[in-house]
Amino acid sequence: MGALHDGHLSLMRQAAQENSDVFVSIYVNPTQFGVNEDLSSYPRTWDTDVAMLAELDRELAASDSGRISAIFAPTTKTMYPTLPPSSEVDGQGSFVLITPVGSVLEGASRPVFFRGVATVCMKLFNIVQPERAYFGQKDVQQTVVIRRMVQDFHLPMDIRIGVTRRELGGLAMSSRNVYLGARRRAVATVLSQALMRAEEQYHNGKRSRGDILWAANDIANSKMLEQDELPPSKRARFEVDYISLADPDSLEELEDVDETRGAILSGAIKMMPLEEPQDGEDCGLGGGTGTVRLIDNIILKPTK
Ligand SMILES: Nc1ncnc2c1ncn2[C@@H]1O[C@H](COP(=O)(O)OP(=O)(O)OP(=O)(O)O)[C@@H](O)[C@H]1O
Ligand SMILES: CC(C)(CO)[C@@H](O)C(=O)[O-]
Ligand code: BAL
Repeated sequence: MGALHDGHLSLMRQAAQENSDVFVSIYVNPTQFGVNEDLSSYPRTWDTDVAMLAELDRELAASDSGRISAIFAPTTKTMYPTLPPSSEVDGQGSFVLITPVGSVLEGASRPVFFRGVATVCMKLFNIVQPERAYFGQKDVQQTVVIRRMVQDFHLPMDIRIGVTRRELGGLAMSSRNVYLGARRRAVATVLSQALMRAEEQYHNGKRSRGDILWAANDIANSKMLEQDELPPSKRARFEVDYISLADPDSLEELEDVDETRGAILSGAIKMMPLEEPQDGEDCGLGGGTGTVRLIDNIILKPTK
């Protein structure tokens, strides 16, 4: 969806190591945004994106990997040739639905999200017909949904997953981080810290939901209390949407981790609008007025 950052570039480098021709798609897909979501304000940085891709392609040319052969940046009329794209839950159109894995977690908070993602990816795959497509682990549920779609619709391609790239402090890189500003960015690291603390429990031999997730909830609750006690001019409030321990294929919530399957530990938080912005403060794109929803996850690998 453009607004490129190092997370995106790392996927392209991985693709160039494994393929001769890399097609990069840049398309802000309207059908995956709900009617009250941030489609209109989603960062669009075409000129910088193209400059970053040209720079990356120069880097690739100097190595013996593949090259960026094309940027596919379609219009909405190309992607949705007959009916206008609908973001309504009961909207009309030709959609790909992947349930139940697309209905839980992110899908519960964003009811049209995975319908839009699966639909646009099916279109992209049909147009480009790639041998492999690269997705980031940051959007882990998206990888599960796309893999399920490829399997269930017999698409002749492989899905490859690239590791989550992080900023200093652990915050997962995301195009939406530009909305945060310095104050909220510092507090937003709570999500990766909470998940890492829960991961430690797993590495320490804990297998039950309570024994793993309490650690994440504890970090989140402490950070919330800490922020509540600060004056509005200094704090950054947030809400936890979910912290989940789920099966890696079905995404069903787990009471205990099966050591032969492992689990996905994931979370979503909402950084609330900045209170009392100060003169000269870096409030982020949009001046800190909007809520910013962030997601992250850690894979707990099978141990047997
Ligand atoms: N930090 C990251 N590390 C690795 N891959 C990433 C990272 N962030 C995004 N990606 C991947 O890049 C691809 C394009 O993602 P997209 O354009 O939606 O960017 P994004 O940064 O995830 O944006 P958003 O904040 O809107 O979710 C997706 O497969 C996504 O998982
Ligand atoms: C998969 C995707 C390109 C569909 O628009 C988008 O959700 C993304 O970039 O993660
Ligand atoms: N990477 C996911 C795109 C979205 O949140 O809409």
